[in-house]
Amino acid sequence: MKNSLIVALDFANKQEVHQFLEPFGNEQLFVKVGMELFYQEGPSIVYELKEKNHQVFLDLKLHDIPNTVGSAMRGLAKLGVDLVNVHAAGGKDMMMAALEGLEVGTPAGFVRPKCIAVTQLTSTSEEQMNREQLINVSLEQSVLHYASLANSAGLDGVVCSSHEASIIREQVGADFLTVTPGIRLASDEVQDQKRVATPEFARGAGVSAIVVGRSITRAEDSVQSYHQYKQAWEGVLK
Ligand SMILES: O=C(O)c1cc(=O)[nH]c(=O)n1[C@@H]1O[C@H](COP(=O)(O)O)[C@@H](O)[C@H]1O
Repeated sequence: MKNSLIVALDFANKQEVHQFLEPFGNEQLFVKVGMELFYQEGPSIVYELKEKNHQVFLDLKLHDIPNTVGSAMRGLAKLGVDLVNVHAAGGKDMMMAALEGLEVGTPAGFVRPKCIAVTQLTSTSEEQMNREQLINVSLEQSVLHYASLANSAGLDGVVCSSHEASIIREQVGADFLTVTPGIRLASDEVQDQKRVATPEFARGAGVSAIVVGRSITRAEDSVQSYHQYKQAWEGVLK
């Protein structure tokens, strides 16, 4: 999990996923299945990816009453995914229920999927958070608060931007995972993201894993783009 580059498979269907993965051959990736793909293909896409030995982050961002989230997680634990997430805004009881659901649902002999909480989406700016959510603290304080709440609920870590990762490591703990989307090379389009950072910045901030989507999946040469990101993230000089 630590030091992973997670590729967001934000595709409309399996065929697009196959097309994307084909040029990677037997390379084992850490991939993210989000709402777009899961709502169309369901568990079968997860089984397929796991069969090919890819690690899977099932990013469904659960956010509902504790009972509903707990029951949903009980089912998701049976899919054999490595990582799942919830929205920290759902509250501590909801996060505890999520974790309990995962523990109960994980088949005997299998490892419970890790569970992380989305703090403030990387598409949210401080100004937007203040104005739209009526949260009148700094964005960093809000993210740190959610991270502490997630930690107190027993979760394994959070989704945040790379800009908040080092303070979370300092104040919540170095073992608490920070998974950061909003990753762009300096030459990339920012698109709908607000709190972006380069892979090098993420590495310097001690981020546990970065998530990269369109810059790789929509690149002309996705394999080349993947390796460019990986190299920047791992700090390996050619
Ligand atoms: O939970 C996530 O994965 C997530 C949280 C967040 O705050 N921001 C965020 O961008 N994501 C996901 O990370 C991916 C980022 O994709 P790109 O912006 O294309 O690199 C998308 O699949 C988002 O759904």
